[in-house]
Amino acid sequence: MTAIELSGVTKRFGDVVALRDLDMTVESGEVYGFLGPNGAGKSTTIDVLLDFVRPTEGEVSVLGHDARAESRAVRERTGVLPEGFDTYDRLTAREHVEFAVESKGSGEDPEALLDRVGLADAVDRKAGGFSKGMTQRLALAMALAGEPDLLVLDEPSTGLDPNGAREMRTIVREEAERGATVFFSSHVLGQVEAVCDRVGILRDGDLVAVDTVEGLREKSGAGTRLTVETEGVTDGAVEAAAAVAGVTEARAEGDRLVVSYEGDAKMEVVNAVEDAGATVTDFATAEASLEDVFAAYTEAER
Ligand SMILES: Nc1ncnc2c1ncn2[C@@H]1O[C@H](COP(=O)(O)OP(=O)(O)OP(=O)(O)O)[C@@H](O)[C@H]1O
Repeated sequence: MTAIELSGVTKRFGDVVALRDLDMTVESGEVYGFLGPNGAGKSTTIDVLLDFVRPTEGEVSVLGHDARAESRAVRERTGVLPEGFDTYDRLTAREHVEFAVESKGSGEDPEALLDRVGLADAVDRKAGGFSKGMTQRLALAMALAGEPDLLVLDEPSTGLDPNGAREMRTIVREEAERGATVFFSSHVLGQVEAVCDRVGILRDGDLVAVDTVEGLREKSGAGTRLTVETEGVTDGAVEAAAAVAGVTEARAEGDRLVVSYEGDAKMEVVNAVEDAGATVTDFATAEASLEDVFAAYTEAER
């Protein structure tokens, strides 16, 4: 079954086109990472799924329901961790989760949910005194109430320390193993690598790529990164490196020349740099980082 399906969804806010004829499918049981730089349209997409925002055009179906006509049915089966979640300062963590459990009619023990997100020691503390990471953990406990079929997590790692981020990933995987679909947004590809079955990259309201992280890495053209140490990078050396076949990007960082390339261009680049008059003192290659892959999809000219 399909958990989420958007077809031809456009959302305009006045002159701003937040989503542009967007088609997207998330299969049931899938962990889908939804990525994009600030302003790409991630939150708008989530708002459309939950019927907080109505699309200007297009169809949206969530868990087999029309997102607009049957939004109540969608929300009953969906756990949401909203971006910038605000606590009720005078209520305790337990009271927050009790509220979520009641609204789902699921009757779980709030303490068990709080234990799961690492807040066992703070069950009866007022949420007003919580740190950012604790607030985020509390929001996750609330989203988990009622064993939802779909978890929508908007930037779930915000404010979490490395342990918290790892625990978040564990919970995401556990939820997927239980059969839930997990849809979460992030602007950092590295955060989604360990947990996502597939990643969709949004840019200016367009889905520019959908694939596994490995597939994205292969297709991005970010390729291999070569760092050439010189005694002084000249403009001519940058141009010469950029002109070598297979090179996708060449730039100077101080005395260092950083070159991204596909295939087997390494020695040709080094030779071209030397021929251009720069003295090469060392060079090294590394596989493209996830940041490079993300940049390749979201920053390259179109
Ligand atoms: N209520 C609104 N009124 C006007 N413009 C809006 C509104 N909501 C979103 N936008 C615009 O739509 C575009 C997409 O915004 P959106 O918040 O969906 O991006 P995002 O990918 O979630 O960004 P971020 O990573 O910064 O949260 C932006 O240009 C934004 O300014």
